[in-house]
Amino acid sequence: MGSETAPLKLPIIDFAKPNLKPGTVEWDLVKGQVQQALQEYNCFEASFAKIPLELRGALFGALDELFDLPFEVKKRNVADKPYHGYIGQQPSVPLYESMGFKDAIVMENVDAQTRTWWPEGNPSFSETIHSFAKQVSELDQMVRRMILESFGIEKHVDEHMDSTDYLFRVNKYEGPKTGSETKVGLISHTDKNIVTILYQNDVGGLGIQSKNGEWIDVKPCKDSFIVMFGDSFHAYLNGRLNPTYHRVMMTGDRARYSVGLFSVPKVGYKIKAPEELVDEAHPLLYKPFEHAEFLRFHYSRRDEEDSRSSLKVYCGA
Ligand SMILES: O=C(O)CCC(=O)C(=O)O
Ligand SMILES: [Fe+2]
Repeated sequence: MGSETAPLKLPIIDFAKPNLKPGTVEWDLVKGQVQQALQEYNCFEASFAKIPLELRGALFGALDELFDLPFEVKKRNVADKPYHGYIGQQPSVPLYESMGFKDAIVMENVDAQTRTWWPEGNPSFSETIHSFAKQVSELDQMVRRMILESFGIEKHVDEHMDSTDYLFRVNKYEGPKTGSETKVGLISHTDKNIVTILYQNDVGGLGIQSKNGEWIDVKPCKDSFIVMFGDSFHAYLNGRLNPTYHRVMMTGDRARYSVGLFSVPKVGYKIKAPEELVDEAHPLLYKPFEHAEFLRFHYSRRDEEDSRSSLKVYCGA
């Protein structure tokens, strides 16, 4: 008794402060917290109460509506890049089903995707998805700007922001209905993009691996957005920060819904660490690479390969 240590928790950083603008004291304070959290956990929770509760409620309603469509209809979500369209009915992750909205902060794109499922359109659905993605993209931009500032490379902010699009993905994990026995929802991996921001319903399951290998269970919280660091950002920063290794494990009867906003390097853009981050003490870790090609390579690998090794095998210098 008394020897148990409290379970690890992700740091929570408050982004809802008014006046959180570059150059202010508040900004620099949060920037320091972001840097520290990423160095220690490769991940953090952002409290971003700014997104109205009604919109969050509407989001989960919209997901119910979408996932309830027949498989034949959901499958119409096709994309030319791996991981951008419908994923489901996979033997290795039978509980998982997921769909994507390419370039989701542009309303016309969300509407066009919506019409593949509802040819006559579904304005309240598209409006909910677009509005949610757009508001979360503000958080993504703040985080990325803070990170570039922390490494003294703020002069690259515009080019960096202009080099990415936003993929919005919606996910459903069926409850395994196996009592207290846990089943895999999504296999452990690092995301291959820049930054991923996740939001989830009240059914837990997301786990983040800490630096010492311990899994941290992320407790769903209405105001919290989970900010994860991807392989492409790790390469861009020449290894200064590390990607978030994460997974989903499911128990119980209820379905888990989650959504992710992924900042993704644009097709044709070569990810290359800025000169300022390469020197004798920090030799270049990765040759310049194009994200879509890297994704193709990654998804061509066998399931048994460790997701974390793909970047190094693909373009390690
Ligand atoms: O559903 C989640 O919380 C995680 C989803 C995820 O890791 C992904 O889509 O890459
Ligand atoms: Fe992920």
